[in-house]
Amino acid sequence: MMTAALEISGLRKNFATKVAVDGISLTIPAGSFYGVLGSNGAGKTTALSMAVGLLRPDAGRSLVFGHDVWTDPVRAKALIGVLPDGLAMPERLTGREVLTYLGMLRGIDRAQLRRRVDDLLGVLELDQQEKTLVIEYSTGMRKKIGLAVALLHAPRLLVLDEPFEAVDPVSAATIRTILQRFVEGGGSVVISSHVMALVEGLCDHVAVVNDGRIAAAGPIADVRANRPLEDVFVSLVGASAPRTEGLSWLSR
Ligand SMILES: Nc1ncnc2c1ncn2[C@@H]1O[C@H](COP(=O)(O)OP(=O)(O)OP(=O)(O)O)[C@@H](O)[C@H]1O
Repeated sequence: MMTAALEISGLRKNFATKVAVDGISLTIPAGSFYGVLGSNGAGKTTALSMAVGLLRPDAGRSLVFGHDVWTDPVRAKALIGVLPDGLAMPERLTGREVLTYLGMLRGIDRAQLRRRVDDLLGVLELDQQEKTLVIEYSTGMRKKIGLAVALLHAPRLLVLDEPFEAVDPVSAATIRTILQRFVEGGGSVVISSHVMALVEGLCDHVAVVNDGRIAAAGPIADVRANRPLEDVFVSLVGASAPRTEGLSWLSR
């Protein structure tokens, strides 16, 4: 059997009395494009942060192509590219400087690094503001440079927390194409998103997280069972009718 790109089992995390992740297990098959859905506060970011070794779990483990992110972090982390939520960046560098600096830390050969940086800045259209420091970047530009950082070392698995959030439609189309080509080339991708149409159009697998647990997971066709993904999501998370009656003071 092929080794899974990502295998997480029994992940748990409490923040004081709040149970953020309550025993999440998930297998991301190699070569899959996996979407993770969930309401605000469902536990997606916490679970993904633990899965990639950015946040220490209270319990459970995470294997990247069979390598444990906590006991074998060097090998595991060489295989993953991560776009975390609220990415911390060297703020006083330009995009090119950030990529060059991080590429050198990764030990990428100088000539190869220069080519990759040129390619990434060009494709993501960050080369028009070469002199702009990251601290001056817009939210969408920060997302794009974060994605460039995740791609720089040519990983086998991408784990991207809301990669399309705040990104303009043209850049979103570019990112979609990059990710689709990455999967066609044998890579595996995990994204979290709130946009059902995007997950439905891009992903072949989906997991719905609700209240720190997996409510459903598997090939998207199985989870949908001929229903629109949005209907499945709403029924799984048990959404109630919108509560807007208290806002009568907004009406004229
Ligand atoms: N550092 C923290 N300290 C305390 N509570 C936290 C912390 N990080 C997350 N939480 C709580 O854990 C729960 C899960 O949060 P998480 O950010 O993982 O959700 P999410 O599914 O990614 O939400 P969103 O879709 O809004 O980004 C929430 O109740 C949140 O308030």
